[in-house]
Amino acid sequence: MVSSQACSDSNSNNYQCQDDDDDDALVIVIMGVSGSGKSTVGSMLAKTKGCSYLDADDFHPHANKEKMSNGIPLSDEDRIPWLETLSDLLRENIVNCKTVILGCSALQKKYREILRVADPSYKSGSYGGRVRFVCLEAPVEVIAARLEKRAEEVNHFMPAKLLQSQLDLFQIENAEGIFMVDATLSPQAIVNNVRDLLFHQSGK
Ligand SMILES: Nc1ncnc2c1ncn2[C@@H]1O[C@H](COP(=O)(O)OP(=O)(O)OP(=O)(O)O)[C@@H](O)[C@H]1O
Ligand SMILES: O=C(O)[C@H](O)[C@@H](O)[C@H](O)[C@H](O)CO
Repeated sequence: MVSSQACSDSNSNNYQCQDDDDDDALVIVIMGVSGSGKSTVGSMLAKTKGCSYLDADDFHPHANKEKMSNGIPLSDEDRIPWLETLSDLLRENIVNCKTVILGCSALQKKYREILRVADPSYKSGSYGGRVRFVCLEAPVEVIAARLEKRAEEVNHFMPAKLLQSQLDLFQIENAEGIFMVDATLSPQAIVNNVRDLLFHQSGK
């Protein structure tokens, strides 16, 4: 359950994002297909901003990870409870005035909607709320090469062969106001771009 502590609670010294105003807690979701660089960029961005990084992969039930490691794409039935858990967690951060970065595939609008409702004041269809999305975009060849290389270097449950299923599912609408970022750049350049897009524009 989520507490309803007000953001203006002067007794709270739990703010994790040192350069945030307490009224400005944001959730930045770094999204994209497997291998686009969500964990790499998300964790670096969180360090730069001095706030927490959550990796959606850490919240998958064992059964989901086992399915993916066996080369079977997740279904809606697998994803929805997982996204709802993430949404509860994001809401907890928002009501406690904590800015947080989440790395999560969020491949479809209906999945992103579950994350957006973490913002207690979100109204369906209004996309300027506290939950913002940054999509890491790169050509399929670049991502496939990264996944192959990762598989050689580390033991990751997500096999490169599931990339096509992720691309098949991936769907974005202009009206959603998602920030599209060139994910072929170096991780540091991507972090700088995201920071400029999301934080400097709003004077933070
Ligand atoms: N900008 C980049 N340039 C070059 N290599 C990168 C870049 N970003 C990530 N990588 C590398 O690509 C691989 C995939 O990156 P990462 O694990 O961050 O992606 P991901 O989107 O979190 O993947 P998944 O969804 O499967 O967990 C890693 O080996 C990482 O080191
Ligand atoms: O929605 C999904 O299919 C999952 O989130 C996957 O994207 C994996 O969790 C991730 O890519 C593996 O690291």
